Amino acid sequence: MASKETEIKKIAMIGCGSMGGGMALLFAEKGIDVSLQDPSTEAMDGILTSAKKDGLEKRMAKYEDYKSLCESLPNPKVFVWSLPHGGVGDSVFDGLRPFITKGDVIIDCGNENWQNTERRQGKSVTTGIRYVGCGVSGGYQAARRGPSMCPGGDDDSLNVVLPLLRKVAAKAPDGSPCVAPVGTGGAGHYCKMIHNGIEHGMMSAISEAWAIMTKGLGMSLDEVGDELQRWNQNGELKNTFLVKIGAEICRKVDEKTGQHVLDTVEDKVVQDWTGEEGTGVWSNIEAIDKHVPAPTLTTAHFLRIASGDLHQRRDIRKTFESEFTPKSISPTDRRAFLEDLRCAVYSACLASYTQGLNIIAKADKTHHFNINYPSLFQLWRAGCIIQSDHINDELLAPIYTSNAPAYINPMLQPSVAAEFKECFPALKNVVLRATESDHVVPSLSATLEYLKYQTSTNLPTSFYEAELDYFGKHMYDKKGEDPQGEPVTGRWHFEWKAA
Ligand SMILES: NC(=O)C1=CN([C@@H]2O[C@H](COP(=O)(O)OP(=O)(O)OC[C@H]3O[C@@H](n4cnc5c(N)ncnc54)[C@H](OP(=O)(O)O)[C@@H]3O)[C@@H](O)[C@H]2O)C=CC1
Ligand SMILES: O=C(CO)[C@H](O)[C@H](O)COP(=O)(O)O
Repeated sequence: MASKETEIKKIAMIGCGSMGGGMALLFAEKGIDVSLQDPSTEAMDGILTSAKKDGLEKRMAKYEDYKSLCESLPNPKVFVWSLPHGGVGDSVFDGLRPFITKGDVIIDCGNENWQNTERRQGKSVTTGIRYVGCGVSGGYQAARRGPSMCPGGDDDSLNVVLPLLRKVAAKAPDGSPCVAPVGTGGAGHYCKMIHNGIEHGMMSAISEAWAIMTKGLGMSLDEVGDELQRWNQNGELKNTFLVKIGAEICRKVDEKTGQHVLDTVEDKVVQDWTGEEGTGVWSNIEAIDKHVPAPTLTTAHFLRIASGDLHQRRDIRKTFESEFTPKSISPTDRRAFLEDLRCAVYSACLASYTQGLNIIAKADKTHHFNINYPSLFQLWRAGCIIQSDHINDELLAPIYTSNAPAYINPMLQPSVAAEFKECFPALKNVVLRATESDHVVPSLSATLEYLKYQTSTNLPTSFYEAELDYFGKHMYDKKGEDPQGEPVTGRWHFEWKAA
Protein backbone atom coordinates (compact mmCIF):
# COMPACT_ATOMS: atom_id res chain seq x y z
CA MET A 1 0.00 0.00 0.00
CA ALA A 2 1.15 3.54 -0.72
CA SER A 3 1.93 5.71 2.26
CA LYS A 4 -0.12 8.82 3.15
CA GLU A 5 2.52 11.07 1.51
CA THR A 6 1.98 9.44 -1.87
CA GLU A 7 -1.79 9.96 -1.94
CA ILE A 8 -2.48 11.56 -5.29
CA LYS A 9 -4.98 14.39 -5.15
CA LYS A 10 -4.37 16.03 -8.50
CA ILE A 11 -3.37 14.75 -11.94
CA ALA A 12 -2.76 16.07 -15.43
CA MET A 13 -4.72 14.38 -18.21
CA ILE A 14 -2.72 14.59 -21.43
CA GLY A 15 -4.82 13.62 -24.42
CA CYS A 16 -8.45 14.65 -24.08
CA GLY A 17 -10.13 12.51 -26.72
CA SER A 18 -12.92 10.04 -26.12
CA MET A 19 -10.97 7.95 -23.58
CA GLY A 20 -9.03 10.78 -21.93
CA GLY A 21 -12.17 12.93 -21.70
CA GLY A 22 -14.15 10.16 -19.99
CA MET A 23 -11.32 9.37 -17.60
CA ALA A 24 -10.78 13.04 -16.73
CA LEU A 25 -14.44 13.34 -15.67
CA LEU A 26 -14.23 10.06 -13.77
CA PHE A 27 -11.12 11.17 -11.84
CA ALA A 28 -12.87 14.44 -10.97
CA GLU A 29 -15.96 12.56 -9.83
CA LYS A 30 -13.74 10.50 -7.51
CA GLY A 31 -12.43 13.69 -5.87
CA ILE A 32 -9.22 14.13 -7.85
CA ASP A 33 -8.44 17.51 -9.40
CA VAL A 34 -7.58 17.36 -13.10
CA SER A 35 -5.45 19.66 -15.26
CA LEU A 36 -6.30 19.11 -18.92
CA GLN A 37 -3.87 19.28 -21.83
CA ASP A 38 -4.56 18.59 -25.49
CA PRO A 39 -3.58 20.34 -28.73
CA SER A 40 -7.29 20.86 -29.35
CA THR A 41 -8.78 23.62 -27.19
CA GLU A 42 -12.15 22.46 -28.46
CA ALA A 43 -11.57 18.98 -26.99
CA MET A 44 -10.68 20.48 -23.59
CA ASP A 45 -13.64 22.88 -23.71
CA GLY A 46 -15.94 19.92 -24.45
CA ILE A 47 -14.76 18.22 -21.26
CA LEU A 48 -15.12 21.42 -19.25
CA THR A 49 -18.71 21.76 -20.49
CA SER A 50 -19.47 18.17 -19.45
CA ALA A 51 -17.77 18.82 -16.10
CA LYS A 52 -20.07 21.79 -15.56
CA LYS A 53 -23.13 19.65 -16.33
CA ASP A 54 -21.93 17.07 -13.81
CA GLY A 55 -21.09 19.68 -11.16
CA LEU A 56 -17.37 18.95 -11.44
CA GLU A 57 -16.16 22.26 -12.88
CA LYS A 58 -14.26 23.22 -9.71
CA ARG A 59 -12.05 20.19 -10.14
CA MET A 60 -10.89 21.00 -13.68
CA ALA A 61 -8.90 23.50 -15.68
CA LYS A 62 -7.23 23.50 -19.07
CA TYR A 63 -3.61 24.34 -19.85
CA GLU A 64 -2.21 25.19 -23.25
CA ASP A 65 1.49 24.49 -22.55
CA TYR A 66 3.58 22.08 -20.51
CA LYS A 67 5.12 24.75 -18.27
CA SER A 68 1.81 26.05 -16.94
CA LEU A 69 0.44 22.51 -16.85
CA CYS A 70 3.33 21.36 -14.65
CA GLU A 71 3.11 24.45 -12.45
CA SER A 72 -0.53 23.52 -11.75
CA LEU A 73 0.48 20.20 -10.17
CA PRO A 74 1.71 19.39 -6.65
CA ASN A 75 4.75 17.12 -6.21
CA PRO A 76 5.09 14.38 -7.18
CA LYS A 77 3.51 15.44 -10.45
CA VAL A 78 1.27 12.75 -11.92
CA PHE A 79 0.50 12.65 -15.64
CA VAL A 80 -2.14 10.34 -17.08
CA TRP A 81 -1.73 9.93 -20.82
CA SER A 82 -4.47 8.93 -23.22
CA LEU A 83 -2.67 9.37 -26.50
CA PRO A 84 -2.26 7.65 -29.84
CA HIS A 85 0.66 5.19 -29.74
CA GLY A 86 4.16 5.80 -31.06
CA GLY A 87 5.66 9.17 -31.96
CA VAL A 88 3.01 11.22 -30.14
CA GLY A 89 4.05 9.70 -26.81
CA ASP A 90 7.71 10.35 -27.58
CA SER A 91 7.10 14.01 -28.37
CA VAL A 92 4.96 14.49 -25.24
CA PHE A 93 7.66 12.73 -23.20
CA ASP A 94 10.35 15.02 -24.63
CA GLY A 95 8.15 18.10 -24.16
CA LEU A 96 7.58 17.30 -20.48
CA ARG A 97 11.20 16.42 -19.71
CA PRO A 98 12.37 19.99 -18.82
CA PHE A 99 9.58 20.28 -16.23
CA ILE A 100 9.60 16.89 -14.55
CA THR A 101 11.92 15.53 -11.92
CA LYS A 102 12.67 12.52 -9.75
CA GLY A 103 9.55 10.92 -8.31
CA ASP A 104 7.17 12.35 -10.90
CA VAL A 105 4.86 9.78 -12.44
CA ILE A 106 3.63 9.06 -15.96
CA ILE A 107 0.74 6.60 -16.26
CA ASP A 108 0.47 5.81 -19.95
CA CYS A 109 -3.16 4.74 -20.41
CA GLY A 110 -3.12 4.54 -24.21
CA ASN A 111 -2.71 1.40 -26.29
CA GLU A 112 1.03 1.92 -26.53
CA ASN A 113 3.27 -0.73 -28.02
CA TRP A 114 4.94 -2.49 -25.07
CA GLN A 115 8.38 -2.01 -26.62
CA ASN A 116 7.90 1.78 -26.69
CA THR A 117 6.80 1.54 -23.05
CA GLU A 118 9.98 -0.30 -22.09
CA ARG A 119 12.11 2.12 -24.09
CA ARG A 120 10.62 5.09 -22.22
CA GLN A 121 10.90 3.25 -18.90
CA GLY A 122 14.58 2.78 -19.73
CA LYS A 123 14.96 6.52 -20.41
CA SER A 124 13.09 7.37 -17.18
CA VAL A 125 15.16 5.18 -14.91
CA THR A 126 18.23 7.43 -14.82
CA THR A 127 16.16 10.49 -13.85
CA GLY A 128 14.02 8.70 -11.26
CA ILE A 129 10.81 9.37 -13.19
CA ARG A 130 8.24 6.63 -12.76
CA TYR A 131 6.70 5.36 -16.01
CA VAL A 132 3.83 2.91 -15.76
CA GLY A 133 2.36 1.34 -18.92
CA CYS A 134 -1.30 0.86 -18.11
CA GLY A 135 -3.65 -0.69 -20.67
CA VAL A 136 -7.22 0.53 -20.27
CA SER A 137 -10.20 -1.42 -21.52
CA GLY A 138 -13.92 -0.94 -21.89
CA GLY A 139 -14.17 1.80 -24.49
CA TYR A 140 -15.20 5.41 -23.98
CA GLN A 141 -18.27 4.56 -21.92
CA ALA A 142 -16.24 2.55 -19.40
CA ALA A 143 -13.66 5.36 -19.40
CA ARG A 144 -16.38 7.54 -17.89
CA ARG A 145 -17.96 4.88 -15.63
CA GLY A 146 -14.94 2.81 -14.61
CA PRO A 147 -12.63 0.92 -16.95
CA SER A 148 -10.57 -2.21 -16.46
CA MET A 149 -6.95 -1.14 -15.90
CA CYS A 150 -3.86 -3.20 -16.58
CA PRO A 151 -0.73 -1.56 -15.13
CA GLY A 152 2.82 -2.84 -15.54
CA GLY A 153 6.11 -1.46 -14.30
CA ASP A 154 8.51 -1.67 -11.36
CA ASP A 155 7.05 -2.50 -7.95
CA ASP A 156 7.69 0.92 -6.40
CA SER A 157 5.98 2.78 -9.23
CA LEU A 158 3.04 0.37 -9.18
CA ASN A 159 2.67 0.88 -5.44
CA VAL A 160 2.53 4.63 -5.99
CA VAL A 161 -0.16 4.52 -8.69
CA LEU A 162 -2.37 1.65 -7.53
CA PRO A 163 -4.28 3.56 -4.80
CA LEU A 164 -5.18 6.19 -7.42
CA LEU A 165 -6.19 3.64 -10.05
CA ARG A 166 -8.27 1.65 -7.56
CA LYS A 167 -10.45 4.73 -7.06
CA VAL A 168 -11.48 4.85 -10.72
CA ALA A 169 -11.27 1.26 -11.95
CA ALA A 170 -14.38 -0.82 -12.65
CA LYS A 171 -15.64 -2.83 -9.72
CA ALA A 172 -16.29 -6.57 -9.84
CA PRO A 173 -19.61 -7.77 -8.38
CA ASP A 174 -17.91 -8.26 -4.98
CA GLY A 175 -16.77 -4.60 -5.05
CA SER A 176 -13.10 -5.35 -5.69
CA PRO A 177 -11.41 -3.01 -8.20
CA CYS A 178 -10.52 -4.32 -11.64
CA VAL A 179 -6.96 -3.08 -11.51
CA ALA A 180 -3.95 -4.99 -10.22
CA PRO A 181 -0.23 -5.15 -10.98
CA VAL A 182 0.23 -7.53 -13.90
CA GLY A 183 4.00 -7.56 -14.20
CA THR A 184 7.19 -5.62 -14.78
CA GLY A 185 8.33 -3.44 -17.71
CA GLY A 186 5.86 -3.34 -20.59
CA ALA A 187 3.70 -6.17 -19.17
CA GLY A 188 0.66 -3.92 -18.76
CA HIS A 189 0.61 -2.85 -22.37
CA TYR A 190 1.52 -6.36 -23.54
CA CYS A 191 -1.45 -7.90 -21.72
CA LYS A 192 -3.79 -5.16 -22.98
CA MET A 193 -2.61 -5.82 -26.54
CA ILE A 194 -3.42 -9.52 -26.12
CA HIS A 195 -6.76 -8.60 -24.51
CA ASN A 196 -7.55 -6.92 -27.83
CA GLY A 197 -6.48 -10.01 -29.78
CA ILE A 198 -8.85 -12.11 -27.64
CA GLU A 199 -11.53 -9.47 -28.23
CA HIS A 200 -11.19 -9.95 -32.01
CA GLY A 201 -11.60 -13.75 -31.80
CA MET A 202 -14.70 -13.42 -29.61
CA MET A 203 -16.22 -10.63 -31.71
CA SER A 204 -15.73 -12.57 -34.93
CA ALA A 205 -17.37 -15.72 -33.52
CA ILE A 206 -20.41 -13.78 -32.29
CA SER A 207 -20.70 -11.96 -35.63
CA GLU A 208 -20.53 -15.28 -37.50
CA ALA A 209 -23.34 -16.60 -35.28
CA TRP A 210 -25.41 -13.46 -35.96
CA ALA A 211 -25.11 -14.10 -39.72
CA ILE A 212 -26.08 -17.76 -39.31
CA MET A 213 -29.16 -16.76 -37.33
CA THR A 214 -30.29 -14.04 -39.72
CA LYS A 215 -29.24 -15.37 -43.12
CA GLY A 216 -29.32 -19.09 -42.31
CA LEU A 217 -32.26 -19.44 -39.95
CA GLY A 218 -34.15 -16.39 -41.21
CA MET A 219 -34.46 -14.86 -37.75
CA SER A 220 -35.37 -11.19 -37.39
CA LEU A 221 -32.97 -8.85 -35.63
CA ASP A 222 -35.28 -8.72 -32.62
CA GLU A 223 -35.33 -12.52 -32.47
CA VAL A 224 -31.53 -12.60 -32.61
CA GLY A 225 -31.47 -9.96 -29.86
CA ASP A 226 -33.68 -12.22 -27.72
CA GLU A 227 -31.47 -15.22 -28.41
CA LEU A 228 -28.27 -13.34 -27.52
CA GLN A 229 -29.92 -12.07 -24.37
CA ARG A 230 -30.71 -15.69 -23.44
CA TRP A 231 -27.06 -16.62 -23.98
CA ASN A 232 -26.00 -13.71 -21.83
CA GLN A 233 -28.31 -14.66 -18.97
CA ASN A 234 -27.34 -18.25 -18.30
CA GLY A 235 -24.80 -20.89 -19.14
CA GLU A 236 -21.21 -20.60 -20.27
CA LEU A 237 -21.68 -17.24 -22.02
CA LYS A 238 -23.42 -15.51 -19.12
CA ASN A 239 -22.40 -11.91 -18.59
CA THR A 240 -20.25 -11.87 -21.68
CA PHE A 241 -19.96 -8.18 -22.54
CA LEU A 242 -19.75 -8.68 -26.33
CA VAL A 243 -22.85 -10.93 -26.28
CA LYS A 244 -24.72 -8.44 -24.09
CA ILE A 245 -24.02 -5.48 -26.37
CA GLY A 246 -24.76 -7.75 -29.36
CA ALA A 247 -28.33 -8.18 -28.05
CA GLU A 248 -28.66 -4.41 -27.65
CA ILE A 249 -27.23 -3.76 -31.13
CA CYS A 250 -29.69 -6.19 -32.75
CA ARG A 251 -32.69 -4.52 -31.18
CA LYS A 252 -31.68 -0.89 -31.56
CA VAL A 253 -34.09 1.10 -33.70
CA ASP A 254 -33.34 4.63 -34.88
CA GLU A 255 -36.25 6.65 -33.54
CA LYS A 256 -35.99 9.09 -36.44
CA THR A 257 -36.28 6.49 -39.19
CA GLY A 258 -37.94 3.60 -37.41
CA GLN A 259 -35.25 1.39 -38.90
CA HIS A 260 -32.98 -1.06 -37.09
CA VAL A 261 -29.61 0.71 -36.95
CA LEU A 262 -27.75 -2.54 -37.66
CA ASP A 263 -29.59 -2.82 -40.99
CA THR A 264 -27.87 0.41 -42.03
CA VAL A 265 -24.31 -0.62 -41.09
CA GLU A 266 -22.07 -1.49 -44.06
CA ASP A 267 -20.21 -4.80 -43.88
CA LYS A 268 -16.82 -3.14 -43.67
CA VAL A 269 -14.52 -3.16 -40.64
CA VAL A 270 -11.98 -0.43 -41.22
CA GLN A 271 -10.23 -0.60 -37.88
CA ASP A 272 -6.50 -0.02 -38.01
CA TRP A 273 -6.25 0.10 -41.80
CA THR A 274 -3.74 2.92 -41.41
CA GLY A 275 -1.99 1.48 -38.36
CA GLU A 276 -3.08 4.15 -35.93
CA GLU A 277 -4.49 1.60 -33.45
CA GLY A 278 -1.91 -1.16 -33.44
CA THR A 279 -3.08 -3.73 -30.91
CA GLY A 280 -4.97 -5.92 -33.40
CA VAL A 281 -2.01 -6.20 -35.72
CA TRP A 282 0.63 -6.52 -32.98
CA SER A 283 -1.21 -9.28 -31.11
CA ASN A 284 -1.21 -11.42 -34.24
CA ILE A 285 2.42 -10.66 -35.00
CA GLU A 286 3.22 -11.65 -31.41
CA ALA A 287 1.40 -15.00 -31.77
CA ILE A 288 3.52 -15.91 -34.76
CA ASP A 289 6.72 -14.44 -33.38
CA LYS A 290 6.31 -16.41 -30.13
CA HIS A 291 5.37 -19.66 -32.02
CA VAL A 292 1.95 -19.86 -30.40
CA PRO A 293 -0.92 -21.33 -32.44
CA ALA A 294 -3.69 -18.73 -32.24
CA PRO A 295 -5.91 -19.46 -35.25
CA THR A 296 -9.14 -18.12 -33.72
CA LEU A 297 -7.50 -14.73 -33.27
CA THR A 298 -5.59 -14.65 -36.54
CA THR A 299 -8.47 -15.79 -38.76
CA ALA A 300 -10.66 -13.18 -37.08
CA HIS A 301 -8.06 -10.64 -38.04
CA PHE A 302 -7.85 -11.80 -41.66
CA LEU A 303 -11.65 -11.59 -41.92
CA ARG A 304 -11.41 -8.02 -40.69
CA ILE A 305 -8.73 -7.17 -43.25
CA ALA A 306 -10.80 -8.68 -46.07
CA SER A 307 -13.84 -6.88 -44.74
CA GLY A 308 -12.08 -3.52 -44.74
CA ASP A 309 -11.34 -3.65 -48.45
CA LEU A 310 -14.94 -3.79 -49.62
CA HIS A 311 -14.01 -2.39 -53.03
CA GLN A 312 -11.66 -5.27 -53.70
CA ARG A 313 -14.32 -7.77 -52.63
CA ARG A 314 -16.74 -6.12 -55.07
CA ASP A 315 -14.19 -6.44 -57.89
CA ILE A 316 -13.39 -10.07 -57.10
CA ARG A 317 -17.07 -10.87 -56.97
CA LYS A 318 -17.48 -9.39 -60.46
CA THR A 319 -14.55 -11.49 -61.72
CA PHE A 320 -16.13 -14.62 -60.27
CA GLU A 321 -19.45 -13.48 -61.77
CA SER A 322 -21.09 -14.70 -58.57
CA GLU A 323 -20.67 -14.91 -54.82
CA PHE A 324 -21.01 -17.92 -52.62
CA THR A 325 -24.26 -16.69 -51.13
CA PRO A 326 -25.15 -18.10 -47.72
CA LYS A 327 -28.20 -20.36 -48.04
CA SER A 328 -30.91 -21.05 -45.56
CA ILE A 329 -30.28 -23.70 -42.92
CA SER A 330 -33.25 -25.86 -41.93
CA PRO A 331 -32.37 -27.96 -38.90
CA THR A 332 -34.92 -30.53 -37.84
CA ASP A 333 -34.78 -29.19 -34.32
CA ARG A 334 -34.27 -25.42 -34.46
CA ARG A 335 -33.93 -24.96 -30.69
CA ALA A 336 -31.29 -27.72 -30.54
CA PHE A 337 -29.40 -26.05 -33.39
CA LEU A 338 -29.46 -22.70 -31.60
CA GLU A 339 -28.09 -24.44 -28.53
CA ASP A 340 -25.30 -25.90 -30.71
CA LEU A 341 -24.62 -22.40 -32.02
CA ARG A 342 -24.32 -21.07 -28.47
CA CYS A 343 -21.86 -23.85 -27.62
CA ALA A 344 -19.91 -23.21 -30.83
CA VAL A 345 -19.57 -19.52 -29.99
CA TYR A 346 -18.57 -20.43 -26.46
CA SER A 347 -15.84 -22.77 -27.79
CA ALA A 348 -14.44 -19.95 -29.94
CA CYS A 349 -14.52 -17.49 -27.03
CA LEU A 350 -12.79 -19.98 -24.73
CA ALA A 351 -10.28 -20.76 -27.48
CA SER A 352 -9.63 -17.02 -27.88
CA TYR A 353 -8.83 -16.73 -24.17
CA THR A 354 -6.70 -19.89 -24.31
CA GLN A 355 -4.70 -18.69 -27.30
CA GLY A 356 -4.24 -15.20 -25.87
CA LEU A 357 -3.06 -16.54 -22.51
CA ASN A 358 -0.60 -18.84 -24.24
CA ILE A 359 0.89 -15.87 -26.10
CA ILE A 360 1.23 -13.95 -22.82
CA ALA A 361 2.87 -16.96 -21.16
CA LYS A 362 5.41 -17.35 -23.95
CA ALA A 363 6.20 -13.63 -23.87
CA ASP A 364 6.54 -13.85 -20.10
CA LYS A 365 9.28 -16.45 -20.53
CA THR A 366 11.03 -14.49 -23.26
CA HIS A 367 10.77 -10.98 -21.82
CA HIS A 368 10.72 -11.78 -18.07
CA PHE A 369 7.52 -9.87 -17.36
CA ASN A 370 6.88 -11.89 -14.22
CA ILE A 371 3.19 -12.00 -15.10
CA ASN A 372 0.80 -12.07 -12.17
CA TYR A 373 -2.05 -14.26 -13.47
CA PRO A 374 -4.40 -13.76 -10.50
CA SER A 375 -4.08 -9.99 -11.17
CA LEU A 376 -4.86 -10.49 -14.83
CA PHE A 377 -8.03 -12.46 -14.12
CA GLN A 378 -9.04 -9.92 -11.47
CA LEU A 379 -8.82 -6.99 -13.87
CA TRP A 380 -10.73 -8.89 -16.57
CA ARG A 381 -13.68 -9.46 -14.19
CA ALA A 382 -15.48 -6.22 -15.07
CA GLY A 383 -15.13 -3.09 -17.16
CA CYS A 384 -13.28 -4.74 -20.02
CA ILE A 385 -14.44 -5.82 -23.47
CA ILE A 386 -13.60 -9.52 -23.01
CA GLN A 387 -15.47 -9.74 -19.71
CA SER A 388 -17.12 -13.14 -19.50
CA ASP A 389 -18.14 -14.44 -16.07
CA HIS A 390 -17.87 -18.15 -16.73
CA ILE A 391 -14.71 -18.16 -18.82
CA ASN A 392 -12.78 -15.67 -16.73
CA ASP A 393 -14.13 -15.86 -13.20
CA GLU A 394 -15.44 -19.42 -12.89
CA LEU A 395 -13.25 -21.50 -15.17
CA LEU A 396 -9.83 -19.87 -15.57
CA ALA A 397 -9.27 -17.68 -12.48
CA PRO A 398 -9.58 -20.62 -10.03
CA ILE A 399 -6.82 -22.47 -11.93
CA TYR A 400 -4.27 -19.64 -11.96
CA THR A 401 -4.27 -18.68 -8.29
CA SER A 402 -1.30 -17.25 -6.42
CA ASN A 403 -0.66 -20.72 -5.01
CA ALA A 404 -0.64 -22.38 -8.42
CA PRO A 405 2.69 -23.63 -9.74
CA ALA A 406 4.03 -22.10 -12.98
CA TYR A 407 1.61 -21.27 -15.81
CA ILE A 408 0.24 -24.27 -17.66
CA ASN A 409 -1.51 -24.09 -21.04
CA PRO A 410 -5.29 -24.13 -20.37
CA MET A 411 -5.55 -27.00 -22.90
CA LEU A 412 -3.68 -29.12 -20.32
CA GLN A 413 -6.16 -28.31 -17.57
CA PRO A 414 -8.78 -31.07 -17.09
CA SER A 415 -11.61 -28.59 -16.37
CA VAL A 416 -10.93 -26.63 -19.59
CA ALA A 417 -10.37 -29.77 -21.66
CA ALA A 418 -13.70 -31.19 -20.39
CA GLU A 419 -15.59 -28.10 -21.59
CA PHE A 420 -13.92 -28.11 -25.02
CA LYS A 421 -14.71 -31.82 -25.34
CA GLU A 422 -18.33 -31.31 -24.38
CA CYS A 423 -18.79 -28.52 -26.94
CA PHE A 424 -16.90 -30.26 -29.76
CA PRO A 425 -19.93 -32.06 -31.33
CA ALA A 426 -21.96 -28.82 -31.28
CA LEU A 427 -19.11 -26.84 -32.82
CA LYS A 428 -18.62 -29.50 -35.48
CA ASN A 429 -22.32 -29.58 -36.30
CA VAL A 430 -22.48 -25.79 -36.66
CA VAL A 431 -19.37 -25.65 -38.86
CA LEU A 432 -20.69 -28.53 -41.01
CA ARG A 433 -24.11 -26.95 -41.49
CA ALA A 434 -22.59 -23.53 -42.07
CA THR A 435 -20.06 -24.88 -44.57
CA GLU A 436 -22.59 -26.84 -46.60
CA SER A 437 -24.74 -23.68 -46.78
CA ASP A 438 -21.84 -21.37 -47.76
CA HIS A 439 -21.83 -19.31 -44.58
CA VAL A 440 -18.72 -17.37 -43.58
CA VAL A 441 -17.37 -18.92 -40.37
CA PRO A 442 -13.62 -18.35 -40.16
CA SER A 443 -13.31 -18.12 -36.38
CA LEU A 444 -15.71 -20.96 -35.66
CA SER A 445 -14.07 -23.27 -38.20
CA ALA A 446 -10.57 -22.23 -37.10
CA THR A 447 -11.55 -23.13 -33.54
CA LEU A 448 -12.73 -26.55 -34.70
CA GLU A 449 -9.44 -27.11 -36.52
CA TYR A 450 -7.52 -25.85 -33.49
CA LEU A 451 -9.20 -28.39 -31.24
CA LYS A 452 -8.48 -31.16 -33.75
CA TYR A 453 -4.84 -30.36 -34.35
CA GLN A 454 -3.93 -29.45 -30.80
CA THR A 455 -5.24 -32.81 -29.59
CA SER A 456 -3.73 -34.92 -32.38
CA THR A 457 -0.39 -36.73 -32.55
CA ASN A 458 -0.98 -37.88 -36.10
CA LEU A 459 -1.22 -34.73 -38.19
CA PRO A 460 -0.72 -34.42 -41.97
CA THR A 461 2.62 -32.81 -41.14
CA SER A 462 4.72 -35.99 -41.62
CA PHE A 463 4.14 -35.38 -45.30
CA TYR A 464 4.90 -31.65 -44.94
CA GLU A 465 8.16 -32.44 -43.14
CA ALA A 466 9.13 -34.92 -45.88
CA GLU A 467 8.53 -32.29 -48.58
CA LEU A 468 10.68 -29.81 -46.68
CA ASP A 469 13.46 -32.38 -46.44
CA TYR A 470 13.11 -33.35 -50.12
CA PHE A 471 13.55 -29.86 -51.55
CA GLY A 472 15.49 -28.08 -48.81
CA LYS A 473 17.39 -30.71 -46.82
CA HIS A 474 15.56 -29.32 -43.80
CA MET A 475 15.95 -32.60 -41.85
CA TYR A 476 13.37 -34.61 -39.91
CA ASP A 477 13.02 -36.75 -36.81
CA LYS A 478 12.32 -40.45 -37.25
CA LYS A 479 9.10 -41.70 -35.67
CA GLY A 480 9.59 -42.39 -31.98
CA GLU A 481 12.90 -40.47 -31.83
CA ASP A 482 11.48 -37.03 -31.06
CA PRO A 483 13.67 -35.57 -28.28
CA GLN A 484 12.01 -34.08 -25.17
CA GLY A 485 11.92 -30.34 -24.49
CA GLU A 486 11.76 -27.34 -26.81
CA PRO A 487 11.33 -28.32 -30.49
CA VAL A 488 14.67 -28.67 -32.31
CA THR A 489 15.48 -29.46 -35.95
CA GLY A 490 15.45 -33.16 -36.76
CA ARG A 491 18.65 -35.16 -37.16
CA TRP A 492 17.87 -37.04 -40.35
CA HIS A 493 18.01 -36.25 -44.03
CA PHE A 494 17.04 -38.67 -46.76
CA GLU A 495 18.41 -38.22 -50.27
CA TRP A 496 14.93 -38.50 -51.85
CA LYS A 497 16.36 -37.93 -55.30
CA ALA A 498 20.03 -37.56 -56.19
CA ALA A 499 20.88 -33.89 -56.79
N1 LIG B 1 -11.51 4.33 -28.10
C1 LIG B 1 -11.42 3.20 -27.40
O1 LIG B 1 -12.36 2.41 -27.32
C2 LIG B 1 -10.15 2.87 -26.68
C3 LIG B 1 -8.96 3.52 -26.95
N2 LIG B 1 -7.84 3.17 -26.26
C4 LIG B 1 -6.57 3.86 -26.50
O2 LIG B 1 -6.59 5.10 -25.78
C5 LIG B 1 -5.85 6.09 -26.48
C6 LIG B 1 -6.76 7.28 -26.79
O3 LIG B 1 -7.82 6.79 -27.57
P1 LIG B 1 -9.08 7.67 -27.96
O4 LIG B 1 -9.46 8.55 -26.84
O5 LIG B 1 -10.07 6.74 -28.53
O6 LIG B 1 -8.45 8.53 -29.13
P2 LIG B 1 -8.75 10.04 -29.52
O7 LIG B 1 -8.15 10.26 -30.86
O8 LIG B 1 -10.18 10.34 -29.31
O9 LIG B 1 -7.90 10.83 -28.43
C7 LIG B 1 -6.53 11.06 -28.50
C8 LIG B 1 -6.31 12.48 -28.07
O10 LIG B 1 -4.91 12.72 -27.96
C9 LIG B 1 -4.72 14.01 -28.47
N3 LIG B 1 -3.35 14.30 -28.81
C10 LIG B 1 -2.68 14.07 -29.96
N4 LIG B 1 -1.42 14.52 -29.86
C11 LIG B 1 -1.30 15.06 -28.62
C12 LIG B 1 -0.27 15.71 -27.93
N5 LIG B 1 0.93 15.87 -28.50
N6 LIG B 1 -0.48 16.15 -26.67
C13 LIG B 1 -1.68 15.99 -26.09
N7 LIG B 1 -2.71 15.37 -26.70
C14 LIG B 1 -2.53 14.91 -27.95
C15 LIG B 1 -5.62 14.08 -29.68
O11 LIG B 1 -5.79 15.41 -30.09
P3 LIG B 1 -6.12 15.71 -31.65
O12 LIG B 1 -7.41 15.03 -31.93
O13 LIG B 1 -6.19 17.18 -31.67
O14 LIG B 1 -4.98 15.13 -32.42
C16 LIG B 1 -6.88 13.47 -29.10
O15 LIG B 1 -7.67 14.44 -28.46
C17 LIG B 1 -5.31 5.40 -27.72
O16 LIG B 1 -4.03 4.89 -27.44
C18 LIG B 1 -6.29 4.25 -27.94
O17 LIG B 1 -5.74 3.19 -28.65
C19 LIG B 1 -7.85 2.23 -25.28
C20 LIG B 1 -8.99 1.57 -24.97
C21 LIG B 1 -10.23 1.80 -25.66
O1 LIG C 1 -8.54 -0.95 -27.11
C1 LIG C 1 -9.66 -0.94 -27.56
C2 LIG C 1 -10.68 -1.88 -27.08
O2 LIG C 1 -10.19 -2.77 -26.12
C3 LIG C 1 -9.99 0.04 -28.62
O3 LIG C 1 -11.32 -0.01 -29.02
C4 LIG C 1 -9.07 -0.07 -29.78
O4 LIG C 1 -9.29 1.02 -30.61
C5 LIG C 1 -9.26 -1.34 -30.51
O5 LIG C 1 -8.30 -1.44 -31.54
P1 LIG C 1 -8.03 -2.83 -32.27
O6 LIG C 1 -9.40 -3.35 -32.66
O7 LIG C 1 -7.17 -2.52 -33.45
O8 LIG C 1 -7.36 -3.73 -31.27
